[in-house]
Amino acid sequence: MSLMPVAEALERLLAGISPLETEHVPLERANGRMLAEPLASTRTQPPFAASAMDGYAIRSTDLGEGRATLQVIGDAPAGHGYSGTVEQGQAVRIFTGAPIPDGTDTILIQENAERSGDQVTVLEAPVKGAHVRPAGLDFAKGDVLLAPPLKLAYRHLALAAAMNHADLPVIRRPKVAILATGDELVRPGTEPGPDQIIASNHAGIAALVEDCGGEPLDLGISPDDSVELASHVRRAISEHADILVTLGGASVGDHDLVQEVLGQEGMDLSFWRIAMRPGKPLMAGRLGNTKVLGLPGNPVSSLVCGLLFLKPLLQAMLGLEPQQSAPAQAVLAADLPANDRRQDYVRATLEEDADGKLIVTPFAKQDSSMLGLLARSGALIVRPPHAPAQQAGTAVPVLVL
Ligand SMILES: Nc1nc2c(c(=O)[nH]1)N[C@H]1C(S)=C(S)[C@@H](COP(=O)(O)OP(=O)(O)OC[C@H]3O[C@@H](n4cnc5c(N)ncnc54)[C@H](O)[C@@H]3O)O[C@H]1N2
Ligand code: MOO
Repeated sequence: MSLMPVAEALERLLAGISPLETEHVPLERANGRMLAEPLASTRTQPPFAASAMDGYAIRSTDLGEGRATLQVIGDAPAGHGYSGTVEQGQAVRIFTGAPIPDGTDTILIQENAERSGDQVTVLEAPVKGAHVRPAGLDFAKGDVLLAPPLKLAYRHLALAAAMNHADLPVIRRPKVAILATGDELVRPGTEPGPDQIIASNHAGIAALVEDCGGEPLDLGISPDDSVELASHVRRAISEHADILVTLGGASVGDHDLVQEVLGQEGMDLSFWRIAMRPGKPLMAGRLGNTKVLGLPGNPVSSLVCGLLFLKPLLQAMLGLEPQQSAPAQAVLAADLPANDRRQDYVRATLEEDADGKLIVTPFAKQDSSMLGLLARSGALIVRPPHAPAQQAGTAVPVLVL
């Protein structure tokens, strides 16, 4: 049986995938979304020269030798500029954010002033232009300040607001229908029958989809029955899912019906069976406009395949350069035997030694049903096909989880 190399499978999966269409969402719902278009400012900020301090707006030419005393002719709080012109020997009481009155060019902070009635005496002369924010200090109208690829975060949203964009163009979140299969499965929180277990893969894959910027759609659990399975698959299509993820039923057993049913529904198979461990029975195809990714049922296989294949697929649909997380280098703390023909993703703990070096310790057991070990893992050691035996102390590539 020939198995496809991981890199080739990934390349096939991502071929021809382009970013989804643009939609507009209100600023308050744009956190974490991918910006779809360059965003130019609709205004200049600050729109006027503004005071950066509370104090007095003065004319620097009034500051000569010795202490100047000026006449305070008005007030300029933020939002209410002083409308007149300040002449020689005059000053305006001003507050942070207020426009600099005509005729003035400098702010005397109130700590360096002594006020007496409508007179103010300069105790410590400021330099010309002190504490004045010129118009456009932050940005000017027309400046393109945010551009794709960009995942919008709090800093970008504050800037978009300052640019006066109430709605933002973002890439539509890929809708990912997730369908678990298997007579043995029941939902978390329910009581399994004597031969049943709790379906766990769904929860993990849905969270991964959310982390990657997608929108999970729960299609529930289909029993191992062709008719039921087909009706669940049709629901994914009628919901216009961008991706249908099936969980389990991908292998060769008599009850592994997923590929057969998808075929009957018209799926164009791209590949099945990968030279990797865990995750050998991974399958991919296309059903109309919906990409299909068949993840193996074993929980660790499901999640590792999700990380290695579903994540880059979502990234590509969101306009990000799809890249598998770049491996880091870590030092093995235990010997590893020679690898066979499947690329291995070995569950391992990860620590830093006193010198800041990463130390990776593989778990002795690597069964792909053991979610407890995956949850305690800090990394996956990546072992290429036919990697020779490696001894403790050797540097190996790891995917940090
Ligand atoms: N004769 C062979 N048997 C198997 C092969 C093979 O090549 N020849 N491959 C093995 C490998 S590798 C894997 S991985 C599994 C995957 O098989 P399926 O994708 O068909 O998965 P199932 O048989 O449906 O389930 C496997 C295992 O995982 C449990 N499971 C399934 N779905 C869930 C879920 N949503 N949450 C939690 N656990 C789930 C299921 O109960 C089974 O224990 O096949 C091997 N067999
Ligand atoms: O590949 Mo299976 O995923 O080894 O358990």
